[in-house]
This record gives sequence, C-alpha cells and structure tokens, in this order.
Amino acid sequence: MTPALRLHNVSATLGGHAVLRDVDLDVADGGRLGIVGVNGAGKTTLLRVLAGVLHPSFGTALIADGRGGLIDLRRLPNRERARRLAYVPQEDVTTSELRVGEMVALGRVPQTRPWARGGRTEHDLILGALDAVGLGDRINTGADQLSGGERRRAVLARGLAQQCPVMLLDEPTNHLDVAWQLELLEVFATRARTLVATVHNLDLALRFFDQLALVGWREGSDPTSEPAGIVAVGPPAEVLSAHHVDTHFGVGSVQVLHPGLPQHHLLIHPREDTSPA
Ligand SMILES: Nc1ncnc2c1ncn2[C@@H]1O[C@H](COP(=O)(O)OP(=O)(O)OP(=O)(O)O)[C@@H](O)[C@H]1O
Repeated sequence: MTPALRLHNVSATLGGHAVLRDVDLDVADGGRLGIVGVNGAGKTTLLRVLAGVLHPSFGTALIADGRGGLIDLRRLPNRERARRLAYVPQEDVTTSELRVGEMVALGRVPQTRPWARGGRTEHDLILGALDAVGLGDRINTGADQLSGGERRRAVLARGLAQQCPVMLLDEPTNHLDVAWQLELLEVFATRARTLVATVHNLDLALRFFDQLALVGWREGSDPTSEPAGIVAVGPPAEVLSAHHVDTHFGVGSVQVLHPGLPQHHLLIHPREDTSPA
C-alpha cells in the first residue's frame, strides 16, 4: 500500500550543521506514528522535513499523490501542500490583535477562497474545532488572554480547522494537563486519517501510537560531531524496549500491564548503579 509520506535517504542541515543523515521512513496511510528521542536529537527537524517546510539537503521527501503514487513535496505549491497536510509547530506566536476564532480561522485559508470566508459554514467549522479542544466559549476572547495550555489547544484547533487527511504535530501535549494530553491525541486520531506527532512522554508514546520512530545516534557514534538518524522504527513495545530506553535515553525502564486495564505502561527509573562500591 502506498504510504501517506515517505522519506528516502534524507539528510537535513540547519545553519550549516548536519542534523539528520540517511533517514528512510514510511508513514503508513491511516496510521499513527510517534517520534521520540532525547532533546536535540532531531525530532522537530524530522517532522519539518515530513511537513515539507524544511527541504532535505540530500534525498527526497514524498507525499501520496492520491492516485496510488508519490510526489516530491518540493513540487507541491504551498497552498496545495496545506490542503493535504496540517503542520502544527511547537511554539506559535499569538498576537493580541487576533481573537481566538480569528486565529483558528487562519487554518481555513488554504481550503477557502477569500469570498467564501466568514460564512455560516466556516463559522460552524471553526466553532467545531474550538469545541473539540474545549474552547468553544472562548471564540471571541483575545488570543493573548489565554493561558499557556489554552493557547496550545487553540493552536491545535487551527490545525484541526485545516481539515487535512494528514496531521503533523510537534509536541502537541506540551503545556497540557493530564486529561487534555489523553483527550487531544484522541481528537486528532479520530479527525485525521494519518497522524504523526513528536512526544516526550514515553508512557503515552507506548500506549497511543501504532508505530514509533526513535531518533538518535547509533551505539558508538559521537552525538557531538555526528548527525543523528532513525535508530529504531516499529511497534512501540519493541522501540521502547528496556535496552533502547537505556541506550538512547539513559534511564532504566520496565513495561508493566495495568492492573485494571488491558494496556501496558512504561515505568521509568534511574539506571541501576553498576559501578563497583
Ligand atoms: N537554526 C538552527 N541552526 C543550527 N542548528 C540548529 C538550529 N535549530 C536547531 N538546531 C540543532 O539541531 C539539532 C536538532 O534540533 P531539533 O529541534 O530537531 O531537536 P529535537 O529532537 O526536536 O529537540 P527537543 O526535544 O529539545 O525539542 C539540535 O542539536 C539543535 O541544537
């Protein structure tokens, strides 16, 4: 089956600094892919390449063309790309001049003609996106009057309003309380056909996604001088094996079955001290 997105032999460079090298990745159509790795490994960079907002310095980033083939993301005009995929970055600038509803309405720009904006259908759609993140009653509030977590949810609502089959979210759960962390990922999973997100919470990553890609450095390579790559990709329970978590995150871990639910959780603990007393 044609993947929704594909990276073929991709390298990425930022400010003249090689960040990622030799990345091959298929994002399954209809799948949920989580991207994990330590700070600075290159998760955001990988997501930006998948979103077509950062072009590979080498290799190709491709998206399904809707006819069973793949097309180079570089060849898609920005507007066309924004109809196919929504990318919600980690941080977003909010301006005091915009109301929450207006900010979310920006997500509609790729989908609508200027004369179609502002109609009843568009209003209902924006309200629906805000309702989905629990902010329906804040549609007329100034965007700068929201708390950090509320602002994060409003920015995510803008991504929902874009109504794309593929959604790419950079740390969507940042700033969110525990209930919203669970709720929001489910909202996106039901509204997007294909979902890709970076996450730091490895327990959430274990439970929520059907595939994980672990970004990091192969054993023996030097993180201070060599670009990272994808060191493991597959089912979450395998990618987050105790060995991988120890090698790539520097902590001990164990996957345990929840006593009352049919799901495994990841417990993290300090590495056992194996040095001689
Ligand atoms: N504009 C830039 N110029 C040069 N290097 C950059 C630039 N932006 C990021 N980097 C470097 O690229 C590497 C990867 O950054 P990236 O933001 O992709 O990591 P990340 O895994 O998403 O990190 P985090 O978990 O902290 O968000 C880091 O070493 C970072 O310092």
